[in-house]
Amino acid sequence: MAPASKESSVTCRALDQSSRYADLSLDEEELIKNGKHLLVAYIMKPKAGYDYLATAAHFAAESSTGTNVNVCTTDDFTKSVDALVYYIDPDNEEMKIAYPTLLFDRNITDGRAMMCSVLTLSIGNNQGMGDVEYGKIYDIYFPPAYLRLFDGPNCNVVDMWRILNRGMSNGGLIVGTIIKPKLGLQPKPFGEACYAFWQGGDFIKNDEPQGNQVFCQMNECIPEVVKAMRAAIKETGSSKLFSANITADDPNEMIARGKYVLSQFGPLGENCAFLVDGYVAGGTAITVARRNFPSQFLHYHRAGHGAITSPQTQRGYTAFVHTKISRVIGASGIHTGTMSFGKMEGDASDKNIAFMLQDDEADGPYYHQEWEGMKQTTPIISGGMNALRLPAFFENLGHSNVILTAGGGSFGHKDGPKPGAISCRQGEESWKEWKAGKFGDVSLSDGIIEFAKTHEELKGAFLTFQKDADQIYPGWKEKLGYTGESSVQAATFDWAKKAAAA
Ligand SMILES: O=C(COP(=O)(O)O)[C@H](O)[C@H](O)COP(=O)(O)O
Ligand SMILES: [Mg+2]
Repeated sequence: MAPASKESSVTCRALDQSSRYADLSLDEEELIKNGKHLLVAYIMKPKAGYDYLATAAHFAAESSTGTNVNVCTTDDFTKSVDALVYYIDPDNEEMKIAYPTLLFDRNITDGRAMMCSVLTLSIGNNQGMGDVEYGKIYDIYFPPAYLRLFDGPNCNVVDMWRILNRGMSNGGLIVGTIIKPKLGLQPKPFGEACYAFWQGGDFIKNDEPQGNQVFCQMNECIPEVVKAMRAAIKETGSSKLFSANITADDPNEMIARGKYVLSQFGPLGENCAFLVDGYVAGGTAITVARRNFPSQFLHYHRAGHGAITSPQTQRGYTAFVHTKISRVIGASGIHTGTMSFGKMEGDASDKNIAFMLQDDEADGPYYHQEWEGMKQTTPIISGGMNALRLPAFFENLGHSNVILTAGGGSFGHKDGPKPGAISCRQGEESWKEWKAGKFGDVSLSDGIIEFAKTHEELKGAFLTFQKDADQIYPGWKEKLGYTGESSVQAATFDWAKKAAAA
């Protein structure tokens, strides 16, 4: 029967499969105790006129062993791996489905699990069904026996701290940047920009689209990066890190890029992470890097994720789910946004994303997840960040054990990327000193201003990012004794040539 084209009193009927694909008597605690089901919580709304439970059951059927009609080939075993709706709350559009982990595909090479199979079922055909207005995953629970079949991270920020001689815990902020402009630098200026930032910073990444453009080919650019890294390590006495983009459609190309980059870094191999644009290239690209280069920090850039994770989208999955999945498949670090403190969409409560990525157990919106020792995936904080935005960010999160990649926040600093980098490090130092009560009983913003009075680079950030300063640090001009014009220019690029020539 054709679905009702408009609100109608008659309830439309797809095949009602709720007797098979729904069992609201199932107890979630029991399901978790038995450990044989992946649990998925959705916000789901049926199309107008469709019964909630019947639609949910159809959703579960299409997401496991069924379709929109009964088929003659179903047998008793088939029914034993049906996905089952075990909870609905139509008023809140909430639906929970228990997927037997037996449903999901396994590698023929090593018997391990694969995330693409979880996604094909839990967020596959069900994203376009005629009786479903929308369905979006808000949380996902992996039982221990299934979780351990995934790769998980092999390295993370702890490995960066070790290279930077900061110990194994609470090593603090990795001060990083992105070589800007996003595209358009040729190899030599690219190397010079790296050299200049590394005078004050720890970590540089390719921007997500940088790789092997004709005007900046990898085999001309990476040698410049290595030259800059060697010089910066020698001159500063500190180790330096780089994240090279190896994203490609073809896994063989990715492997070729990774091998080439490592051949150029030579004994500095441990100082080079691999960047993979994991949303646009997909989870397979992440696994290509994770399994072919397990010793390299696996940097997951999420460009494009907003198409489905944005609160504006009622399909797909949330940013929370997207980042949780990244830990399961082995990302060492993933961009987690700036929790409302930067330029991209986000909310202060997104700190729960960081807890889910870094702690050994954490609560999501619907499920508690035990990670059973799976290594952390380190939050990478980026997107419009600069020194001024960092103290409130750390205060919200409660620590600074994250990786910062501030592009504009470094190369936009009025005095250039070295002071830009140092100002970001001072953004952490000033927060820690305020936290320790060094400035007395003052507000966070007054404490940071107090610190800036004696630290030129942080003061330079106030003078550079004045709109942020006005918003976050009321009265900063008077308190810093600044009476100058309302905006200052970013440094011009010749500082790099001077620095490189020195
Ligand atoms: O290049 C940048 C940031 O540049 P800038 O520091 O100049 O804003 C990253 O691609 C964005 O952070 C992506 O956003 P997210 O990190 O939220 O995924
Ligand atoms: Mg970018």
